[in-house]
Amino acid sequence: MAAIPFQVEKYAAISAVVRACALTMSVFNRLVKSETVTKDDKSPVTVADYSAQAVVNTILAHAFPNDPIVGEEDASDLRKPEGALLRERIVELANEALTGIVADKENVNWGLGKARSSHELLDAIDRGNYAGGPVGRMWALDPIDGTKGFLRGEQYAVCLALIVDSIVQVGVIGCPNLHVDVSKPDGERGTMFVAVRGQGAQQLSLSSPYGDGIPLRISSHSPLSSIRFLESVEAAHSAHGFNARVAAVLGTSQSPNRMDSQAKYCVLSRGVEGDVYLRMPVPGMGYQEKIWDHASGALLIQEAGGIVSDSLGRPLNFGSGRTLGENFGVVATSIDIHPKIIHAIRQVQDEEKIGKF
Ligand SMILES: Nc1ncnc2c1ncn2[C@@H]1O[C@H](COP(=O)(O)O)[C@@H](OP(=O)(O)O)[C@H]1O
Ligand SMILES: [Mg+2]
Ligand SMILES: [Mg+2]
Ligand SMILES: [Mg+2]
Repeated sequence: MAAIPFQVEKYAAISAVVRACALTMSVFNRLVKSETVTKDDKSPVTVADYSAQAVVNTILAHAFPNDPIVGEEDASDLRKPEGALLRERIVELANEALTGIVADKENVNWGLGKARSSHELLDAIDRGNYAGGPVGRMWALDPIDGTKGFLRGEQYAVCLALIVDSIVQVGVIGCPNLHVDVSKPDGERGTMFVAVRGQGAQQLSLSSPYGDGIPLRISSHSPLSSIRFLESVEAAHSAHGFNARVAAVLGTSQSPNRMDSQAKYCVLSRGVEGDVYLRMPVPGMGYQEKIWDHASGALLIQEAGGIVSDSLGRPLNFGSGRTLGENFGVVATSIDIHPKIIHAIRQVQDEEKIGKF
């Protein structure tokens, strides 16, 4: 029997994401102020982000020693003398996750069960320093996407994707705070989303992350007057005003569904909680989107029957380095709505140019 493509990668990614999610959940309840620091770009990073990256990269390095990793965090601040306290805490947390007992897929060995030295764990974090590029295999990792949501006790996601020759082949997203049942927003939390190119997309739960799961299907048709936008909570991360103008052009009366992280892609793929994820750059920021903020989510949407492009309708290019430097904005939605969104974006841009806003 022919082997199923990317099955080992899928199980390794699930195993890594499940462990990282458990780590972040246990840290949240114990996090103290000194365990969060501000990076040079003024964004927050916590002991949970660092230790989750150490855990995922340790598992990937064992399973696929030749695969490079594009990970968000790096250990340079932790190697400084003033990083000693954070470093100790990260070593403790990462080792708890690497040696703790979590049900894995049978008959696999991800090199777990033994504690690592501080040196090994900092090196594991720095395995994420790969520059990316168009050719070959690489993993894209966001150990905590939506760190601001994590700190608020709201949505965040652990996101891991395998990219081969610029194309995302496997995408796994763990959302510890996302409800499992769309009809019960206050019900059980802890969801897992898994997509493999050509094999579909499934939702599973963090407590039972293997098996068939629930097949995901993006909402296929909503009248334009009732479509609902998904957007960032943070106004500095995506232009809320622009989205409102696109919504007005389309004539929708629904207020946007704001949430942090790639949980937006996840709820979009479930087809009920939103119809379009639109992320336009905030003018003047000069920010370039990072591949780890979109790789897993983009595959999830494609495998759920949707489409992901930039605001000009061009495919996202995951092979141009650590950023989506060749793209402008991100639009994820169903295939039937997509052309209408791109058209409405152009109309709003044209109106902006002639000074209507
Ligand atoms: N000026 C900016 N414009 C767009 N995205 C930004 C940004 N500054 C930071 N981000 C990214 O926005 C991500 C969170 O997205 P969202 O607002 O949808 O939750 C952050 O991920 P991290 O939280 O992993 O750092 C970060 O990579
Ligand atoms: Mg960050
Ligand atoms: Mg992120
Ligand atoms: Mg992050």
